[in-house]
Amino acid sequence: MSDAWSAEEFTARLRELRTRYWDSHPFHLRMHAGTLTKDELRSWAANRWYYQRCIPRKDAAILANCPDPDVRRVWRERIVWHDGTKPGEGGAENWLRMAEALGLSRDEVLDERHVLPGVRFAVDAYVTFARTRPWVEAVASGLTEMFSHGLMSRRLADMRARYPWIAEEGFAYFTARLAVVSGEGRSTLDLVVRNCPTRERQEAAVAALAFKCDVLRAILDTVDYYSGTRP
Ligand SMILES: O=C(O)c1cc(C(=O)O)c2c(n1)C(=O)C(=O)c1cc(C(=O)O)[nH]c1-2
Repeated sequence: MSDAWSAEEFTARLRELRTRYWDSHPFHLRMHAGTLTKDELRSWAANRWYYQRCIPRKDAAILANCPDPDVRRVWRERIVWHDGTKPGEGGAENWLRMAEALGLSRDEVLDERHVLPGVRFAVDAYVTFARTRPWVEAVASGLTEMFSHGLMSRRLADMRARYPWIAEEGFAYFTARLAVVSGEGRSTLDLVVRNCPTRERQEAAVAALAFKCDVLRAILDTVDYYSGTRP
């Protein structure tokens, strides 16, 4: 007899991790309140650039480890979303435009001079996780997208209202991303539920999502700790 959780129970265990998500991080709360300085916003954008830059590599690792062409066909779209189909397009490009709207030069973002060691450590751990763990665990780690829609729409509204000096072009990344996560991770969740038929795999998926929440928090802990000192 299988001791696997039902799909409902499994889903509930994954959703329970919402409390560990970075939406409640003090740095995000200050961002919403409008109390971050320009330097703090610039440091956030320059450091998160490293996360944005590494996401397609994380997704490529999932493709490399996944033997199922149906999954790969869907998953590869994520890489295209971030990289675009030619230079000057895609999520990464929009992130750079946001950094410029915050007053950073493209060069200083691209050369990673502002990326803090703790941020690099956390993001690299996420990529390594995707390279070394079974593909379904790596997919499960991306289920933070179940939690990201509310945070991103709140961020967009609060940044427009509280930092009126940021030009509207700076928000293209978030307006585009909100459309992608409007389903709140439903299809990714279905994929994880379908591919975790045993309790062991289900528990590994829950652990993967917890790990990812910690990666995100570690990024913001580091940015928060050095607040105001760089760039
Ligand atoms: O702005 C945010 O709060 C936020 C959160 C997350 C997330 O929860 O992992 C992602 C993003 N943004 C994002 O823009 C993005 O492209 C993204 C990809 C992934 C992932 O794990 O594959 N998470 C996120």
